Amino acid sequence: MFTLTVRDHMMVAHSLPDPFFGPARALHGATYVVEAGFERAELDEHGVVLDIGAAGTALAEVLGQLTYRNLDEVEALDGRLTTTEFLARWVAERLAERFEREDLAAITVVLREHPDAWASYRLRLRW
Ligand SMILES: Nc1nc2c(c(=O)[nH]1)N=C([C@H](O)[C@H](O)COP(=O)(O)OP(=O)(O)OP(=O)(O)O)CN2
Repeated sequence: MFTLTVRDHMMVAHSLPDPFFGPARALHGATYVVEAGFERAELDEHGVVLDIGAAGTALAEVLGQLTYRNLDEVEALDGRLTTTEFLARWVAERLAERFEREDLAAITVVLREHPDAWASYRLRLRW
């Protein structure tokens, strides 16, 4: 299996309104470093998984839907706890929509909260 990974970041505000999260129940900011790994069993006719530029642009466009926004006010996320784990899956699903015509086996999105904590979601596409 081959993997191409690109990286970007997004700055958001959000709250996690569940007592489980203690002080993070209040509105706070987060800057996530986001890695998207695209997997493919065999390389395409150009000898790549995806064009690096196309992958980076897609990630930037998906993150652009959220960055600088208060996630509590984003209609598409209404009623959801926007945890790092949840956001990793949300980004993976949006990327999968953009590359549905590619023969990708999986997309893994890693969201790094800070250097010592991160979460990821692997979206299986074709196996
Ligand atoms: N598994 C997850 N745990 C937590 C998430 C998350 O997205 N997934 N998010 C947060 C908060 O949003 C924030 O990032 C950290 O808040 P904080 O209160 O500092 O949380 P900590 O658990 O690191 O520290 P405490 O000692 O519990 O306050 C929290 N957890």
